Amino acid sequence: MGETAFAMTGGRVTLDGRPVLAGVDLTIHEGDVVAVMGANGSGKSTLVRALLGLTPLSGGSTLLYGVPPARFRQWWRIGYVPQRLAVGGGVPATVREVVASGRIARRRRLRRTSAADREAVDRALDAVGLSDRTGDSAQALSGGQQQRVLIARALAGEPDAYVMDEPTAGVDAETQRLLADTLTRLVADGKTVVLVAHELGPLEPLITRGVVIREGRVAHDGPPPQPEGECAKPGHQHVHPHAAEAVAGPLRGWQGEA
Ligand SMILES: Nc1ncnc2c1ncn2[C@@H]1O[C@H](COP(=O)(O)OP(=O)(O)OP(=O)(O)O)[C@@H](O)[C@H]1O
Repeated sequence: MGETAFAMTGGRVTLDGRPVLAGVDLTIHEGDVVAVMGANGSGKSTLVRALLGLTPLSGGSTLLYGVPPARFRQWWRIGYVPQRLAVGGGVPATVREVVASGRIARRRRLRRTSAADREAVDRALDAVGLSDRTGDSAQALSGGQQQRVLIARALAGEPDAYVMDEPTAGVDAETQRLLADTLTRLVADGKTVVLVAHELGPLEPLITRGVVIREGRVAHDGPPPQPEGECAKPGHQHVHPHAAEAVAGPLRGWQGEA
């Protein structure tokens, strides 16, 4: 077993006076490929954000490569893919600029962009199939294309660990396969992957561990739950629950429900 990438002990998060994480113990070792699953609102996004110190804990602790977030300096080791692209303040950043921002944590202070930076950005753009859109405004892209930009930004940083919040939500089958291919290469290189997912789709064969969150607690930590019912059928189209009513029936087994 390798170095410990992330370790949360008794993690609690309270948002708007409501307990969202209610005492989570979760250790992620290097090389783990973990899917975090659970119903809408169970606390998955909050968990991954708190795991990285992006959302402060109201109790317990979290360590990044053995160091508390406030003292952690090796941010280049972590590639975080948030749920949505937020290019602040309406600044019309191009696809290339957003992806290149993934190199910032790797750069030494005030050093100019190096050939290695440019090559890493080129490789990342190529990996997600956006090499022909580099000059376009990221905001003008579709939701699925923006998701590719976020993944490319993480790839560009060449981190040790990828933490992805629903990378497959609302993206088409081709993008899901592309992500699966990319992750296959990263996993073969020994990278650590933690991803939030309602449905694993083509990522399923890569996942070695499933963590199911229910009401802010870990309800299952072990082999990934197997898809059931409709979700197990080839070509099943999952309607992302953000867009519609809460998922029912076939997804039950994925959500840690009794
Ligand atoms: N900034 C916030 N302020 C107040 N409450 C919040 C905030 N962010 C999340 N919550 C609440 O915390 C709970 C857990 O949210 P979270 O986004 O972690 O769930 P999730 O499991 O990722 O859900 P989904 O599957 O819908 O993405 C929800 O009830 C949500 O309303």
